[in-house]
Amino acid sequence: MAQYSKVAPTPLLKDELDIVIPTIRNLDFLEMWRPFFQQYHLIIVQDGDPSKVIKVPEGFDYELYNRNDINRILGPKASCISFKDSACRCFGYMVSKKKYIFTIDDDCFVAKDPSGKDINALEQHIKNLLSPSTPFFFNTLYDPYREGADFVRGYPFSLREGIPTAVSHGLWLNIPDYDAPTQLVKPLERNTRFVDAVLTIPKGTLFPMCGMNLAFNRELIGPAMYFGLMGDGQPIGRYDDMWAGWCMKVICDHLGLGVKTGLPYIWHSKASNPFVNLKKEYKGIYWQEELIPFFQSATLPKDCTTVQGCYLELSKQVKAKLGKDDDYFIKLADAMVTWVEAWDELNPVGGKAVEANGVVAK
Ligand SMILES: O=c1ccn([C@@H]2O[C@H](COP(=O)(O)OP(=O)(O)O[C@H]3O[C@@H](CO)[C@H](O)[C@H]3O)[C@@H](O)[C@H]2O)c(=O)[nH]1
Ligand SMILES: [Mn+2]
Repeated sequence: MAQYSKVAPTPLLKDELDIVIPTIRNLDFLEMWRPFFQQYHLIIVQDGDPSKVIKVPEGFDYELYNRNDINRILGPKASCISFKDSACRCFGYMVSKKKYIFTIDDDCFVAKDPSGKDINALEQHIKNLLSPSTPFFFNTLYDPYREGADFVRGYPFSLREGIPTAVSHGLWLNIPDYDAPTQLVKPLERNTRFVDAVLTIPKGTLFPMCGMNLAFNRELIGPAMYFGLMGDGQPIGRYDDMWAGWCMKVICDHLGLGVKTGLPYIWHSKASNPFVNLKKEYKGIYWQEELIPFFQSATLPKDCTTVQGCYLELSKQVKAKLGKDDDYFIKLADAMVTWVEAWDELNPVGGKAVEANGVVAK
């Protein structure tokens, strides 16, 4: 009689991936994700009042950082980490020691596919990240590396190897990630459309990156995943992930790294207040008409061969070209430099660990 192993398979990248969650509330939402997340390490970035106690369900392996921790670990460089905005999540990317990151909001739950099966969003992101991207030539049958698909006739064989995938951008059923004006005009609209596809975003094309269901290869693109200066004391909010996505895509195009969007879906449960969102977003809605042409025309010199080098060059261009539009971009450009300095301090190339108390090992 064949013996079948009763031991559950080890989850993919179990010890190579951290799950980063920005939060201002108790993390009961993890109960629904337990089957998919329990074997992974969580990095919880607690925003807002550090004296508030965030309850984490039993059985999860996690580290939690509040504002006091961020200030203690980064010192004056903590000024680059946003306060009272989900942008704080990027601190989790910086302190992680893993190769991969998956970040998810605490109002995102397990969605079901059309067959009614629970979607393991983390597993799909990992598949997306572990298979190549094809940004140089569009494959009309979508992801050619997927089971049951391939490159179609006329696709150059010289391009079929693809390039490494740096970012996997997932989508959302139920509450779509609309901006405030759209939310106000269509308050009852829900996304019920499950599109069974993963696409590589073509080279030279920007996109609106949403941070609520996102994964990336930290070793390939981590230093570019800065979520900017948002929230408390800043003139703008809810453009953290957009800023990061524009900077990241310019750098990925320059360095030959791929970005995918599509599966997996999560179930986004909470519509935030459109009026509050409008107050946070309105400058971004106006500025993005300038910002997007800036990023579309941004070029990086050939001698920018590292993510940090590209990012510092981009910060110079932000200061020079956008600084004249508003002083905020001068502050943001400086914060981009601080972010890279802090990243390199916590992630020295020599690979020396950063002690749990944040002190860089000698
Ligand atoms: O001050 C804050 C507010 C919230 N958070 C945490 O961030 C995420 C997202 O918060 P929420 O789901 O309330 O907001 P949404 O409008 O749905 O978020 C969308 O806009 C983007 C904001 O940049 C976000 O990525 C999208 O999902 C939750 O985990 C909150 O707990 C916070 O840390 N600080
Ligand atoms: Mn939300």
